Amino acid sequence: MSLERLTIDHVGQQGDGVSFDSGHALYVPYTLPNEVVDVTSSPGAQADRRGLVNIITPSAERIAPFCTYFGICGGCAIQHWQEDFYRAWKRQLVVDTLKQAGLVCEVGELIDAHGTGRRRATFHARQGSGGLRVGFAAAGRHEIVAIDRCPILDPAMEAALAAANAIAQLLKPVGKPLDIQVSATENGLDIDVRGSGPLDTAILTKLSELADQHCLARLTRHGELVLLRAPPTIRVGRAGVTLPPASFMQPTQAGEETLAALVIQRCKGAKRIADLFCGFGPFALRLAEKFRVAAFDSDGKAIDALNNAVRATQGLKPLTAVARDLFRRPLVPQELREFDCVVFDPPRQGAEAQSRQLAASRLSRVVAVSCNPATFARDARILTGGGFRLASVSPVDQFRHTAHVELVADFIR
Ligand SMILES: C[S@@+](CC[C@H](N)C(=O)[O-])C[C@H]1O[C@@H](n2cnc3c(N)ncnc32)[C@H](O)[C@@H]1O
Repeated sequence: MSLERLTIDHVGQQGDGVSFDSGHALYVPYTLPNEVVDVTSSPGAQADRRGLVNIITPSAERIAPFCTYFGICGGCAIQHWQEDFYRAWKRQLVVDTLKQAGLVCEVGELIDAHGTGRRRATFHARQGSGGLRVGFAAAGRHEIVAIDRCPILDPAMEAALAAANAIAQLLKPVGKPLDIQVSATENGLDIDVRGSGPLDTAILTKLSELADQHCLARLTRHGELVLLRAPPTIRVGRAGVTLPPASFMQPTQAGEETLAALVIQRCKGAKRIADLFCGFGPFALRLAEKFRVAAFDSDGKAIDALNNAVRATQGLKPLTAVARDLFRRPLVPQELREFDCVVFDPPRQGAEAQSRQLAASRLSRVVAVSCNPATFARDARILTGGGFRLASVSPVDQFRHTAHVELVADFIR
């Protein structure tokens, strides 16, 4: 193994240390600014990636990671950096992305939204020469790291790994790689199993027995019901929502509450709000405690769950929820005339087509939520090109220990 000695310049957008010693950027995971490290290149890895072998001069900002799987499991990129430095880096990711896009706006302090931890995780189950492995994808490799605990999960997820392991063991004879998505709800764990292909009645009966033994609220396979013991419900403001299987859910409860509170603050004074990319309604249901709301999302099951929650909740202002593909059929200026404020929270791709319609409308206020600063910046430029001013940006850290950062922003004209 031939070693290279590098000095790390800064931590990059994906959480890896970046060195320019060779005249171009080389990325070394788990390193910090000013560290001198010995690295190696592994066959098959990307040409600009290096593996950390030895830290020759450690940074004074370095701390011991709290998880024994850190560095092996690919779930966390940063546990080895003192919190203040980590927080400053994460906020700067947003500042730099906006600056590169030519957007001028004060960026607020990073708001921590880890709360009690992740209430949803997808475990992967794979069979290999070493037997069955259930866990997360390995850092930088196409392998699964079997884990027996994950400290970033919410305590309500404590039984998740045992249930995922039992499901993987039971489905071992099927011989397929599985993705097992587990969500914590008020009535127990909700699990959706993907990848097994069609199952015969005998296995489905065993799966159903297993769900009962593990006291799951619900077990589905590709969204189809295997066993329902209790409705998998979560509280959203005043409402209770029964989760649609495998629909989007903000990964922490604190994240959902923080994003919703920042959205509601920015909607102050509005009368009729459109919530675009609403999911099962974490913003719409809370907004409807004060405002009239029309909500749209392409996920029909999420819209059904939202409509059911509206019917079962007393005292909300009128809230309509409609399934609609906003990439293909964004709300056009004529439809947008009904609203005095639009909230949008698209998937990672952003909402380019919808942003063009917002820019062409006569709206004076738009509130954007984003999990991807790069696509946010693209959409923000469309809005500012249409005469909006980017008034404020609040970065939110829901995915602590990773390079993912979210934000809430408002646009005014
Ligand atoms: C980041 S999630 C936000 C959901 C919700 N605001 C929340 O906080 O839970 C993005 C949402 O966009 C929806 N979505 C994805 N593609 C879409 C499309 N083409 N048209 C409309 N909605 C879409 C997804 O179903 C998902 O609910």
